[in-house]
Amino acid sequence: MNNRYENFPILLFSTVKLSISVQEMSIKGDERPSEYIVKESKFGAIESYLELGQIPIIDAIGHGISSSFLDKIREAAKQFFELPVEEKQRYSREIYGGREGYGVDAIVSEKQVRDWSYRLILRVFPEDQRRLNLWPENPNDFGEVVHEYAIEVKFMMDVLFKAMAKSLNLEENSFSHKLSGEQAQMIARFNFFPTCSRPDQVFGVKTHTDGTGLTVLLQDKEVEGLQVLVDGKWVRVAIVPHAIFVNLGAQMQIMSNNDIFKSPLHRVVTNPERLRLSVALLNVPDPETEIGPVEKLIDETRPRIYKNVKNYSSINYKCFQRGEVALETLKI
Ligand SMILES: O=C(O)CCC(=O)C(=O)O
Ligand SMILES: [Fe+2]
Repeated sequence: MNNRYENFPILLFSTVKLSISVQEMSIKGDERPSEYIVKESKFGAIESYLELGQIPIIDAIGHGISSSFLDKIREAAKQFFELPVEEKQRYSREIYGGREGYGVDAIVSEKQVRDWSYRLILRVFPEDQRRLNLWPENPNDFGEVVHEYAIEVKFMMDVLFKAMAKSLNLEENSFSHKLSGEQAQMIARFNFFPTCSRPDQVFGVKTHTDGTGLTVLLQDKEVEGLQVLVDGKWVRVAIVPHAIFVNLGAQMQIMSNNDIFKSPLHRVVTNPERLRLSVALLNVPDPETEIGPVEKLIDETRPRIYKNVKNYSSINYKCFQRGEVALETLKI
């Protein structure tokens, strides 16, 4: 990897049909629930500045995961979301509390516009922190597939952390020792987007930056939806078969002292005809670890931009739900 990617924060790493018939959520005629409707957006209207952009592709190492295995992950996710509602409710976030489990996002702010999506959120690492009562038993290989995939993704992330450090002439563990320690978390977020008859008014995921170090995203193979803000314009991320998207999270931006590795604002639009599915694996540093700009990236010409912070991902989540950008709150 080298610095020519610096202005384009999503990287295409290298391998990725869904015909899901389940549809619990639908917008019909005037029954549109108002809490989903985007009334104003400082980030630009839903249909603003749509352009098709090119995503930088890193093919030097490839992700090394077979496309048949990637299909298996999508298939496991699809099978789970296709289960009857009552069965999915067994894993409901509302029953067990906290952020993990199945459901729509909790309302945490009066300003919150709801996302047109269902999520299944599971902590995969550290392994002894798994809440296995929330892990689907159907399909019966779900847990095994997720476990295996998470190991591959962790390996990939560690390669990336090192390569990114080296590309800045830093010691190779400069990012990983903070972002990827033993207590670092890997969160699996399965996103399921039902069809929506008003894609002009409703987002699948509203504008946000990921509160992670890195996010590894397995996209739907057929249905587009992800958009990234590049130089003030929303760019559609086209589907590239067999590829995995790597999204730089805000904690990487903090560590790189802002101007090197930027965490992109991105959003997911809804689709009136087709269901969509994505699987994001999130690298979340240990909440007890203080994250801040790497000392060697601070000097007279590049003063420190961010304060040090612990448990940034929870700050990021609250700001996301209020429609705010959490990184702004850390600026010196
Ligand atoms: O569905 C996608 O393509 C992206 C989802 C996303 O941005 C997220 O889960 O943070
Ligand atoms: Fe995201």
